[in-house]
This record gives sequence, structure tokens and C-alpha cells, in this order.
Amino acid sequence: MRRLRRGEDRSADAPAVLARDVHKSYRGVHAVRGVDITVRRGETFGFLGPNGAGKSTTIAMMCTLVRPDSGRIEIAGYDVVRDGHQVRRRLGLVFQESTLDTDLTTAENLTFHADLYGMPRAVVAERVASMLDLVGLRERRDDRVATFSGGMRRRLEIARGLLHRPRVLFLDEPTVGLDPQTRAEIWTYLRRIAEQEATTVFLTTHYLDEAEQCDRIAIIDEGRIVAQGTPAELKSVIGADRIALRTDDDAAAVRVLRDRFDLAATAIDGGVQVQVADGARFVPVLCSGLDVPIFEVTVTRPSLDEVFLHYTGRAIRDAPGVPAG
Ligand SMILES: Nc1ncnc2c1ncn2[C@@H]1O[C@H](COP(=O)(O)OP(=O)(O)OP(=O)(O)O)[C@@H](O)[C@H]1O
Repeated sequence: MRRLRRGEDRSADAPAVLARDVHKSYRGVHAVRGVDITVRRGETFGFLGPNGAGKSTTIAMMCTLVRPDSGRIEIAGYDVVRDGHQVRRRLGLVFQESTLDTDLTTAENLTFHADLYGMPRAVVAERVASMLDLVGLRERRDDRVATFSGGMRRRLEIARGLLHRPRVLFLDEPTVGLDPQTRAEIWTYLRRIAEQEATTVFLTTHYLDEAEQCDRIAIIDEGRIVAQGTPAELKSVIGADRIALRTDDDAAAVRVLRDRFDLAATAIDGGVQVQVADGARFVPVLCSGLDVPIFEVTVTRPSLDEVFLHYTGRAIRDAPGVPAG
């Protein structure tokens, strides 16, 4: 590795987040068992897993709140154990539980944060204004946070997390408990952050439609990363499209699928199902070659739901304590 000159910022070409063989146990519970993660600069990275899989522990280690037992974590090139101060300067945090002071105004909450981070007074006013623009709260600058909706509070927390220009913004379930419209709105801001601020966004979510919007995702189960890649890459592991058929004679359809198309069909509720590589291309071939009247054909492409089920043995929506998405 190239030696750094005094005062040189390592973060310029280092990955935003790097974790190698990270372990953490709490008395008797091996919560994180050899996690490897690489997040590139500017990526929006989704971290998924069933309840108790080790997400919060991993994030807490990345944010210097919990010390790893072994392994290595670097944020923008700085080690979380050796260079904790450098790491903290480079990250922003948005937790599930709000940490805003509701008795203060929007601007006061932000200025308080700027003081904590030792931001020069001369730049604070302008930075506060541009962050409030980013999350659409400029008009509410002097209102007390106590008067805000859940979505507005979350937006303010995002603005606060970004105020000191972190390299990585960590968000733990940023949209949990919000209605679908507000969730969509938060995502508009998250995308804007990635574009305008060139900030890496690392977030946990239980919503697969949100994971779908990430550049890359990792799935953790029982303390281990079981899959990592773009949503498209992970879905391609599941591979096949599913074609569900309702026909006039399902038994005959199964025979024809086997004899003519070499496909093993399985019975499903009210019909039969086969798996093929490219459903859209196969449907016309099937319809002309089946010889059995078809009432209905449905093609389902692999989803992240199936990816999650494949790797964890659980449907993400079945995880206890998770509102249906
Ligand atoms: N402070 C602690 N002391 C003891 N055990 C803990 C502690 N924090 C977490 N654990 C245990 O470590 C495991 C991983 O927990 P963690 O909170 O990291 O999972 P998670 O994926 O974030 O779960 P959730 O989605 O429910 O927040 C769980 O078995 C949990 O009970």
C-alpha cells in the first residue's frame, strides 16, 4: 500500500466501507461471524437480513460504537479502532429512534450538531440552508420540531447527518413506520444525496422495494454475509422465470410439458408451474405447442423476495415485528 504523506487524506481513493472477517460476540451470542463487505464510493448500499441476523451490531462496529472482537473495518481508509476520531468525522448517522431535540427549532438542531462537529461558524449558515433545501424543509427553518410529522423529522435527521459532509451516511431502517407516500419521498431525498453530495449511503431496510433501488445489497443471516451484489446479479442466481398455467386438463399439460419440452411441471393451486430461463420467449412456443386449452398464463420474474428466501430460508415479510410492506 502506498505510504501517505503527512496531512494527506486517505479517503480519496479508498472504498467507502471495507469490512474483513469481522467477528463480535456478546456473552454467549456470536452475533457477527466473519463479515466481509466492500462498499464503493458514492454507492447506495442496502443491508438486509432477518431480525437478529447481526445488522445493527455490524453497523454499530462500522460507526465506532461497538468494538469488533477481531477482523478489520475501515471507513474511507481509516480503521475504526485505531483512527476512531477520523472515522467519526467522516460518517453521518440516522438511527431508528429519533435523537432530535423537539423543543428546539429546525435550525437550532442543526447548529447544535455543527458545534459538536466543530464546523467553522462562517460556513454553518450556508450549509444549514443548503441541507434544508435538499430535504425540502427550508420553510420550516424556525419551527419547533415538536410540530413536525414523522416524515419531516426523518428528513431533518437526514439533513443533520449530512451537515458535516460525511463520506458515508449510515441509516438504520430510515423509513420504518412511515406511510408509503412518505417512504417514497424519503427515497427521493436519498437519491438526491447520492447525486448532489456524492455521499455513500449505507442503509438497512426490511422493504424489498427499497433494496431494489440500491446500487448493491448484502444479505446477512446468522452473522454471516450470505449474498452480496447488485439486485440484478442476486436475482440472476435464482435464475429461472416461473410460468404458471391454468388449463382445461392439467394432467395432460404436465405430460406434454415433460414429453415435448423436457420440463418438469409442478402442481400449484389451481394449475401447474414450470421454470424456464426466459419466460417471455417461451410463452408463445408453449401456447402453440401444448395442444391443451389454456385459460391463463402468468410469467413471474425472480424477485428479491425469492433471493432473500433462497439465502435465509425465510420470507422477509414473515420476519417477526416487521410491518407488511
Ligand atoms: N448488547 C447486546 N447484548 C447481548 N446480545 C446482543 C446485544 N446486541 C445484540 N445482541 C444479539 O446479537 C444478535 C444480533 O443482533 P443485532 O441487533 O445485531 O441483529 P439485527 O439484524 O440488527 O436485528 P433487528 O433486525 O432485529 O434489529 C442477536 O441474537 C441479538 O440478540
